[in-house]
Amino acid sequence: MSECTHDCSSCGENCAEREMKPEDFLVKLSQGSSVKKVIGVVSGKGGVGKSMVTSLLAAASMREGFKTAILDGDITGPSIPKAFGLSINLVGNADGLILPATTTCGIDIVSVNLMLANETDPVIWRGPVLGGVIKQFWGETLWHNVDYMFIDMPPGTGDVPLTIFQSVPLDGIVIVSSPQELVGMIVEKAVNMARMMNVPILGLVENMSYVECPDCGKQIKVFGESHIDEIAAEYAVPVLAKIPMDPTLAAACDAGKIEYVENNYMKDAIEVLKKL
Ligand SMILES: Nc1ncnc2c1ncn2[C@@H]1O[C@H](COP(=O)(O)OP(=O)(O)OP(=O)(O)O)[C@@H](O)[C@H]1O
Repeated sequence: MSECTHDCSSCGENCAEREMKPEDFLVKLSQGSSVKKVIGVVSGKGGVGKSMVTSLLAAASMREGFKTAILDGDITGPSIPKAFGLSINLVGNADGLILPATTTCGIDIVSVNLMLANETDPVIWRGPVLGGVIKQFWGETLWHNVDYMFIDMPPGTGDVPLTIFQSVPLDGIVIVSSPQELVGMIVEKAVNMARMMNVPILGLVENMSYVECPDCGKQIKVFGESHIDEIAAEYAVPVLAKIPMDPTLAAACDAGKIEYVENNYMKDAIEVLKKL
């Protein structure tokens, strides 16, 4: 290792890590695990429906006959178990590996919310602990023959998303946004982060694009005109879906039945995933 050139007493950098190549950060899967493709679902900020999109992608993948899993990486705001009606505690096997919880339709899920005594307990851990949990979820879980794993990433470009980008061999990311957000530079940050980390961007999903009038079917643009097509063209990435504000989705999430909602919202996204 070459010598550092700065005053280490006032520096937060880890000199050993500076010498490492990107592949040195990757965490290996546990023995007996197999995950063919890993897709991160990211958003520039919270509340745009990233967990909803993760759930819809997973449900669509499962319906296509693929063995599907979700790693809930949104450790401090996990909402995946509730959407799938899971509340049981995760257990380990004799080798100390975490066994994912499985939904009634067969999607394997790990989430901090399946480890807390009460699902309303707050997770008040510091960055390195959060990063450690992500690495365990990836490398110390028995992932059995998974075709597609979707990772619900924490919003933004902070410590935990960075840990996921570095530790997990992502095959691509899907960026979720809302019409309002797309006019800002928040999507640009997510795009730039993925590019800096050399992870392919599979496409953009605009959530809460419009509301469909239940009487005449007209699309009402509650948040104004969409700019997603322009932004997708600017970054040369496809638009995978424009999802309306759909009360049946919100109700299904609240009832823990999101995997049962019949919809075609992720049709194009699944075709992109099949080509990975
Ligand atoms: N298209 C939609 N139609 C109806 N309700 C939606 C839609 N998308 C999301 N919601 C609802 O909006 C709320 C926020 O969505 P979600 O939890 O997916 O956002 P998020 O981006 O993952 O948030 P955070 O980053 O804070 O975890 C949830 O109650 C969800 O059920």
